[in-house]
Amino acid sequence: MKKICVLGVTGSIGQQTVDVVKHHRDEFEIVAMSAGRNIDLLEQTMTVIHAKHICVQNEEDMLYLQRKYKDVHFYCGQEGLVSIATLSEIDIVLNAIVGFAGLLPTMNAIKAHKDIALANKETLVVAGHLIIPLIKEYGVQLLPVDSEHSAIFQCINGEYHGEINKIILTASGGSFRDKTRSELSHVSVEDALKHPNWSMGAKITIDSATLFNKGLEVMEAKWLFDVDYDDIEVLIHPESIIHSMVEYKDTAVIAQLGTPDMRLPIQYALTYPHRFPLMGGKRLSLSEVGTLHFEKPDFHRFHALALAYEAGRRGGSMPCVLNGANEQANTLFLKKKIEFLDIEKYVEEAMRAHHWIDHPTLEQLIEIDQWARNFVKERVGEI
Ligand SMILES: NC(=O)C1=CN([C@@H]2O[C@H](COP(=O)(O)OP(=O)(O)OC[C@H]3O[C@@H](n4cnc5c(N)ncnc54)[C@H](OP(=O)(O)O)[C@@H]3O)[C@@H](O)[C@H]2O)C=CC1
Ligand SMILES: CC(=O)[C@@H](O)[C@H](O)COP(=O)(O)O
Ligand SMILES: [Mn+2]
Repeated sequence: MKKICVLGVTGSIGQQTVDVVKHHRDEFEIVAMSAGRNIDLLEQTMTVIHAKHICVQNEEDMLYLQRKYKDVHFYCGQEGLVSIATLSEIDIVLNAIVGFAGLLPTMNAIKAHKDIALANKETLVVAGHLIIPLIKEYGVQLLPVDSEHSAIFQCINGEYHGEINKIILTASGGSFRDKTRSELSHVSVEDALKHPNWSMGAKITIDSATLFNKGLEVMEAKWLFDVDYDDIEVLIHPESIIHSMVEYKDTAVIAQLGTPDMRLPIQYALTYPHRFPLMGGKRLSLSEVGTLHFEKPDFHRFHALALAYEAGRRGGSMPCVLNGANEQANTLFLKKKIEFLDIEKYVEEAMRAHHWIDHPTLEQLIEIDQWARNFVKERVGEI
């Protein structure tokens, strides 16, 4: 029996993890889980998952739950996340928190010898230089949940070697794939939230529309698979059937295909190196799909992707600035305080204003993340 801690259980990935676990109760048990502020959904989840340890974001929610459920241990805040991610009975932490908030529990879980199933790509973007050495030092497994990275992991069969020529990350192009740059000026939040192929949380859906998601994924791939930025290519593939590909030195290309369903990469991260049936999973029929399309991304049209390559190549503190500024600008767009194209504008301005440092510590990353958020808020007149 694999004992799991699910961070972000009330989110899109978190709920799909619950679905996977529900169908394999002989194999998996969620003994700890966290929610942010969605206490209604947490309480609904508690009716099917009887976790003994639960963390929420706010103290008052924790006190409310403590009064109501006497047989559960409740925790709150970042400290609480660290506590449940490091419990002695946990084997693996599935981190499905969105954003920078996922970093601290991941680091502490590794130091507590837990395997990590990582959906929270922001962890690797901002702190890959700290996380990867920690994974090696503590001898734990880092299993990708992000669909493209799971695809690559499946293509290379979990083995990391020097025979890869390049990684090809596929990108749907997001909600506005067919719009020109000038048409992007006044697009609505509602339209941005309509992803063509995936049903996901709001932040990543907006990131997918700007292509910051793909930019974050380029950095995530660099750390996970130890490849140079020159050897990571992004390919627009509107159907999201090929989840990514690996090209080898001898020109062979290996791809992983499937109908878009995040429960597969979630389940594979939990069952690796084995494969279990995916309950309700729709099998791919290429004859039904008919045609697949591919095109090179236009780096002018998708300026966010150019910024992400730039931040990744610069390294050090720059990815943290890009990520923090993007998280803040993404939130402000969702609140209708800024326009869609302002997201990349403020991210770029933050990158230009930042005093770069090499190899930032965790404490420096926390400061830089805060600086980038405040920079964007000030520019928008929010502070
Ligand atoms: N959704 C998808 O299909 C995919 C997602 N990912 C990545 O997985 C991660 C999660 O994405 P997704 O599930 O879509 O996101 P959601 O917004 O749907 O869920 C996020 C989860 O994190 C919790 N949360 C948010 N902020 C905090 C915080 N400050 N402290 C503690 N908990 C917090 C939320 O709690 P609450 O809602 O209760 O407030 C919720 O449980 C992201 O990094 C995303 O990039 C990667 C590939 C695909
Ligand atoms: C499902 C998943 O992994 C998302 O990150 C997805 O990749 C978003 O799609 P695009 O960023 O390609 O639009
Ligand atoms: Mn992805």
